[in-house]
Amino acid sequence: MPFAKEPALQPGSVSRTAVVLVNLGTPDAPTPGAVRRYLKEFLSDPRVVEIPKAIWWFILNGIILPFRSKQSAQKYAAIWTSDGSPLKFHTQAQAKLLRGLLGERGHNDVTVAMAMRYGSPSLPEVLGKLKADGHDRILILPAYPQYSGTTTASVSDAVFDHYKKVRNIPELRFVRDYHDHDGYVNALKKTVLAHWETNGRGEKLLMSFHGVPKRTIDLGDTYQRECMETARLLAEKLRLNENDYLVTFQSRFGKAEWLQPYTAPTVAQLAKDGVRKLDVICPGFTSDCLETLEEIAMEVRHEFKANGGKEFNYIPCLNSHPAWISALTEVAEQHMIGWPTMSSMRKLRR
Ligand SMILES: C=CC1=C(C)c2cc3[nH]c(cc4nc(cc5[nH]c(cc1n2)c(C)c5CCC(=O)O)C(CCC(=O)O)=C4C)c(C)c3C=C
Ligand SMILES: [Fe+2]
Ligand SMILES: [Fe+2]
Repeated sequence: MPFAKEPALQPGSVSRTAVVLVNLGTPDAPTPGAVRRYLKEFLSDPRVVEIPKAIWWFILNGIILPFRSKQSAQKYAAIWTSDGSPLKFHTQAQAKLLRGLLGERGHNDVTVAMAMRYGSPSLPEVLGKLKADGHDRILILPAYPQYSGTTTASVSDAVFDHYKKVRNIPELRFVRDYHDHDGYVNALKKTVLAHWETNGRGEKLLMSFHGVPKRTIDLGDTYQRECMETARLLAEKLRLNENDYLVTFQSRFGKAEWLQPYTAPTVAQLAKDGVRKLDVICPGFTSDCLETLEEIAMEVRHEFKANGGKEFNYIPCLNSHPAWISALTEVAEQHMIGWPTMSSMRKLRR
């Protein structure tokens, strides 16, 4: 395997630390072509779809990409803004605010970058640039509070695949999950309370997490357990009793069984059972995106109303909420312990 020649160390060059906030990724445009490129990269990841490669190649290229790219592009068009894809601009804003707050808290010598697992800016592009700029300590911070092999481990794959080609790798740390981090759950609580303050309280609070195939959980993925724990902690902070809230799973893909109960049929049933005002939060998504703005706030809302529901209140994701930026900062700080993050701690590179 070819390993690139390392750049010569400049006299007096210092050790530099970077945090890379990594989110899933999104198409470059809400068009069938751009969505197809994005879906091809995403759905070709064996962490995401665990079907034998040769069989999946035919299904993906012969059926899924030709049909889904067009269908999904229309959905993306419905949520696209003048700043582009919500997932991307929220993650960009979070990275910038995280840099600011780390600086305010004294960690003024930390670079914060944003990268996407699929699409752009890609992890190889971002990690390559950080290395060229002299960073030799890297903290990878996935934007997923709950661990799953399908998301978190896929970020780890991409990071290590990149460094497989690098001669001098940096010191690396990786945040696995923060599903029970007090700052994160507290930030969720604040968004719910603020929402209730403005809109009044619904009859129930539905917490909808992205689903994964049931088989993934049967094979030992800790995702479901972490989602249930986040939900329990949030309910506890909000002083909800068992009848006040429900946990469901959305975004089912394909025909196999995914984690249940599914969000859309549950919401339809609630409306049929007489619930008229429903609050919905998606605690596992740290940025609003297609799955929250289109699937929940449009499709599932429609389902609720079509079945007799009156008021469907979608509670936005954490996005740039100050309590969330503060929680992200704490998570980063906790994982950088012992690293020279302040200019007063600057060291010459080894
Ligand atoms: C095919 C299987 C999929 C698995 C497994 C999966 C897991 C998973 N995904 C997220 C977060 C997001 N997914 C998003 C979009 C999205 N997800 C899938 C499929 C799987 N996800 C597809 C095909 C798509 C694309 C849209 C579509 O065509 O339906 C997004 C939004 C991206 C955006 O651009 O806004 C997020 C975020 C998690 C957290 C997760 C497992 C825990
Ligand atoms: Fe997904
Ligand atoms: Fe979806």
